[in-house]
Amino acid sequence: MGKEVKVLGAWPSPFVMRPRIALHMKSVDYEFIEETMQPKSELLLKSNPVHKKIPVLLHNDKPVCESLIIVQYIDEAFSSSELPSILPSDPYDRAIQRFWAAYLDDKWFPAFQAVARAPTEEARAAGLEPVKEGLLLLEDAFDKCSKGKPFFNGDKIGFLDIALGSFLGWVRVSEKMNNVELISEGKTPNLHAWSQRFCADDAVKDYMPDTEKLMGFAKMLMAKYQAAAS
Ligand SMILES: N[C@@H](CCC(=O)N[C@@H](CS)C(=O)NCC(=O)O)C(=O)O
Repeated sequence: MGKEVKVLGAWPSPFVMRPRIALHMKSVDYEFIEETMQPKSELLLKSNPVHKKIPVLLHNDKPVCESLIIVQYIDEAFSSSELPSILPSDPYDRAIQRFWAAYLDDKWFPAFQAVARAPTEEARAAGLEPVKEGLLLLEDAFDKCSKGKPFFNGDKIGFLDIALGSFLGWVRVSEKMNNVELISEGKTPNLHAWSQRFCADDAVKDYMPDTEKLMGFAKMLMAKYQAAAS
């Protein structure tokens, strides 16, 4: 019999890391189905007909789509007093973490992605400015959310830690490719220390992609963008 929880995804996707970390936190055993994307599988098209994107969580064959919604679903569907909570219990703290997670996906990551599509070095440097500004906002948000504790969520990683942390592999690739420091001890000391704690966390370390491997994938992607633009 198949596993009751499945994740349809692909290793380089930051969005796919999110449900995997959440399931690890909840000690849920699941099957990972690697989506090839070219062409998109029948299972993906059937499970996420609206966006046709990964990740998709299948719980007893019922699909849940959109990574942040999946993480919240996992928190609710696998909740017990022995398991860690992914979202804080305080409604205000919950709202603030959701606010910043929405900012990340709606504003910050699209700006970050645009850098890879910029045609010249100058355009890439200009494109990195809003990315850096966003990280300064998040540096401040860390101060307020963490209340002196190691993670945005306090003593343990939670919703906003997962939302931002899932991008760290790609941040490292961008730092190398563009020869810049995005999260650094000098400019964003809170985020710098937090990122090291996050990557070393038991629920995270197996899913954080290797920088060199991700860099190879990124180069292939950029070559595709360039070919499409010319
Ligand atoms: N908002 C979505 C974004 C997911 C997403 O962009 N997934 C990418 C892979 S990293 C994808 O499936 N892209 C395929 C496509 O755009 O056709 C989420 O949070 O789940």
